[in-house]
Amino acid sequence: MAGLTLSNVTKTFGDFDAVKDVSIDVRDGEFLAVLGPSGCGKTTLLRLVAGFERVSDGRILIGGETVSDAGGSVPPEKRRVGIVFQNYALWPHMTVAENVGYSLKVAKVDKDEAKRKVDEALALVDLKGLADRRPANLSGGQRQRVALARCLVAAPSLVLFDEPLANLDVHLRASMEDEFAAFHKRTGTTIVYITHDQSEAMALADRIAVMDNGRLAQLATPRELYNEPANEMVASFIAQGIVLPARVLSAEGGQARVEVLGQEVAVRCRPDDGPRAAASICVRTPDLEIAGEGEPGVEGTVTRAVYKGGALRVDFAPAADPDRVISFEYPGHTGFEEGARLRLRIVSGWLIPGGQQA
Ligand SMILES: Nc1ncnc2c1ncn2[C@@H]1O[C@H](COP(=O)(O)OP(=O)(O)OP(=O)(O)O)[C@@H](O)[C@H]1O
Repeated sequence: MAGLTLSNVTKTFGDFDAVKDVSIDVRDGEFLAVLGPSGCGKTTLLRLVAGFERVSDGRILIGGETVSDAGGSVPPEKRRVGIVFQNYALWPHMTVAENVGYSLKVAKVDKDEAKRKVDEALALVDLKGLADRRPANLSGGQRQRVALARCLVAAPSLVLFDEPLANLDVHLRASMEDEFAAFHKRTGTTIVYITHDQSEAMALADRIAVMDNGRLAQLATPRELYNEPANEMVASFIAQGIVLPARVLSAEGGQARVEVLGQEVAVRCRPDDGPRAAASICVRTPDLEIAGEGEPGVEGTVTRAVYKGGALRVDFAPAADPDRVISFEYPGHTGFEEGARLRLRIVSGWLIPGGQQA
């Protein structure tokens, strides 16, 4: 296995930067998810690593060796990068074993050795009993495992996953997620996993690279992304964080006092963050409480309450700024009528770092 380094990588199409100045170090054996909304540059990044595109600027290294820079590019077949695509791309007329062993046949690997490698790869993805089946007679999850075995048989130095679960139903996704996690644990393969599904990224990855308009918005562990988003994009994108404007009254040692919607609130912050007039905080459902009689809170009106199974999704318009609707989950299934007045208490939150990049 090998690590992967992207150093100030830019990819320009015409005058449009699809990937802009991205630097990421993926450790040997690490599981990195690349996450972001549609069009943020995820696929372009994967194509650059695989060698289907050349960088316009910057450098890509695999296992410490440069495979792409402005001066040249190592072709895809020489990079030892395995790819598992969303649509499996299996050959329908071949059996599972033939699909998995195809690259070995092309490379004229000795028959017995090829068989041994195919068996090994099938065992790794738990498909040993299905070697003679054709893809049409497999479930979606089994096809995805064949695709994984086919990429493993070539002993890749790293494996790229391109939205591999996008075509599967919700239940199968969950069980494939578990399988990918178990596979990574067992093999220690370096994985770069492209997805727009944040729960998938959170469940699987050691670290997540969040992309925004071609740029790296933040590179961090799932917990850090959730608890300490580096900017407003990450704050609102991850778990639908609520971003509210705030004035920082004081900040010291990771704790700040801010004024938000007329309320004074204690929030967490970076140890080096300081007072400033124009700031914003990120709050999530656990940071909110309904204020009791006589308690301070943000006055406002419920504009919508939708039952979501086990919880209500409540939209709340603060009286001080009615256009800034705050949506939160409230456990239970009654208690809020449209038009009801209530006071919302912000009990904690995160001060989004001012003007700093991830
Ligand atoms: N060959 C190309 N020529 C011109 N523009 C391109 C090309 N490939 C990608 N782009 C543009 O670069 C941007 C990033 O595209 P990319 O496919 O990498 O996004 P993505 O994050 O993978 O999106 P999705 O999740 O929808 O697949 C888009 O605006 C896209 O239109």
